[in-house]
Amino acid sequence: MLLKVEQACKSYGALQVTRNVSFDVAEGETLGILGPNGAGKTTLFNLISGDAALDQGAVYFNGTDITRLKPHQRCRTGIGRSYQVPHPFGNMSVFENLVTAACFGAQVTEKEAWLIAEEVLESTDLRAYANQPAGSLTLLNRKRLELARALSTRPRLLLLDEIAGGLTEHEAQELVDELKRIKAQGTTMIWIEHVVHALLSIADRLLVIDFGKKLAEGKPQEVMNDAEVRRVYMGIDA
Ligand SMILES: Nc1ncnc2c1ncn2[C@@H]1O[C@H](COP(=O)(O)OP(=O)(O)OP(=O)(O)O)[C@@H](O)[C@H]1O
Repeated sequence: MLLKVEQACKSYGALQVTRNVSFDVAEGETLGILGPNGAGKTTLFNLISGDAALDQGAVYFNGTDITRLKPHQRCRTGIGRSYQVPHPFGNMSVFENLVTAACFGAQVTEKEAWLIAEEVLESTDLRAYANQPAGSLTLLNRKRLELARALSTRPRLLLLDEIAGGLTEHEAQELVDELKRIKAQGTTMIWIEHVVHALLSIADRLLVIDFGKKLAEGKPQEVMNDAEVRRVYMGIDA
């Protein structure tokens, strides 16, 4: 297994946001995460990327216990992530954002970082915007840049947090096509997404979180047909 989350627990004050959540992700797999607003999905990402510390439990990446590593150390072991609200360096150009991500995340020389940035500009369709300030991009391009910054760190595991939210149907489809290409290159992905049909078009497996607990996990169609998932997530009584 590339990623192993074991009995993860996290509270903020009296609020138990993550309750004994365990799951694995195999190399090359795409895991989709679903759940109502506030269920604790982003918190789960924070526990994997190191943006938040676990109260109890452990996270293993490629067989190594990374529970106590800082976010930049986890990034350098191969965990890249995007954030629900994109926060690029707004005054820097798109290209400079990618070079920075490659230098610090992939720990390569500046020359190599330029090559990575060039390659990622191409694969994410951002070439035309390379010299624009990141802060001036449209929503779709900001989402693309969020993905591009994560890709520039050369991740083995890519964590995507609601990257299709707010996009038009056509834009979401473009993003899915892009993710399919990334998947085909062998990158392992975990994608939190409310745009269910986009998620279903690429996920190998689904995990549903409700009130910080694992509600269901398994093959996408089986999970979507689960009576409890339909009741909690879609408000449909079986
Ligand atoms: N740093 C924090 N301090 C206090 N409470 C927090 C913190 N981070 C998250 N929470 C709370 O934890 C709960 C879960 O939040 P989280 O962002 O993980 O949910 P989510 O499933 O990603 O939601 P959404 O689908 O709306 O993005 C929410 O009630 C949130 O207010």
